[in-house]
This record gives sequence, structure tokens and C-alpha cells, in this order.
Amino acid sequence: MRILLIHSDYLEYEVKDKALKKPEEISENQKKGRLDEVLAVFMSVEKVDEQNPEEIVKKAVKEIEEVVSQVKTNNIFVYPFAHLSSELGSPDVALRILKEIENELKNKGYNVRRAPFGYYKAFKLSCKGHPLAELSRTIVPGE
Ligand SMILES: Nc1ncnc2c1ncn2[C@@H]1O[C@H](COS(=O)(=O)NC(=O)[C@@H](N)CO)[C@@H](O)[C@H]1O
Repeated sequence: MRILLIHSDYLEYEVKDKALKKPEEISENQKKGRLDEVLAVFMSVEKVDEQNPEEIVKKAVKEIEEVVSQVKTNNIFVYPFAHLSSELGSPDVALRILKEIENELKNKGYNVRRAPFGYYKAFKLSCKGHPLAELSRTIVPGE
């Protein structure tokens, strides 16, 4: 999994068109979303992650929690992003992993939104620009 973490004044998105034949089913109020004072977490699930999705979920949550504590926010935006890797995992596994990451973070008490999966989306992001505002992580099963 490749992760890009951007500490932002806000992240807002608007769903445009389907990017997959069968994107995630969403309600009307999921077509637009915004969080302020947020850690935006863009994630590309990779083929190798399919070897042990549960381990990837745990490692991703650990990495996200570490950054959240450093930048001192409680708001997290889980954002499916297919452009951080050339070895993408299957959409089904990717969606399952992202939903589990969302749920684990919610269970830990964070305020979490997740952008819809399988759609082209317009988005606006306001990076804060401090030294820890732009971070990336790579996690793989086993290591
Ligand atoms: N492995 C993945 N990790 C994260 N998001 C993914 C992944 N696979 C699919 N998605 C989601 O599905 C959308 C489309 O994925 S995609 O790989 O870019 N596929 C396409 O764009 C297709 N139109 C052609 O393959 C992405 O914007 C993202 O929302």
C-alpha cells in the first residue's frame, strides 16, 4: 500500500462520473463531502497487499495514528487514490481494506470520513505547508 498524508486546512470533494463499471453504492449525501482541519490520507491498495489484507489494515492504522498524533488533529479523511502505484490491487480487495481502515479509526474515536470508491471526483485541498504537512508511507505484508 502507498499512502500520501497531507495535513490540510480542509479537503472537499464532489463525485463526478463512474470510474469503475460497478463503483461503491453511495447515498445522495455522500456525493459531496468536506472536513476542516483534517489529515487527508490518500491510499493506493497494491497487489501485494492481497497476501494479507488484515495485516495491511493494522499497519496502515498504526502509521495514520502516528501522524495524527504528530500533527494534532482528530479529523481524518480516508481517500481512495489509484495514482500512487503502478501495481494496483483489485477494486474489491481495495474497498474492503479501506472500509476496515475507516472502521478501525472510528472505533479508536477519530472523526473519520471516507471518499466514495470507484468514481472520478473533483477535490480541493489546502495543505498547511508546515514541515510535517506532507508525508508518504509504503507498507507491505510481512516486513
Ligand atoms: N487499488 C486501488 N486502490 C485505491 N483505489 C482504487 C483501487 N482500485 C480502484 N480504486 C478506486 O477506483 C477508481 C478507479 O480506479 S482505477 O484503477 O483508476 N480504474 C479506472 O480508472 C478505470 N476507469 C480503468 O481501469 C479510483 O479512482 C479509486 O476510487
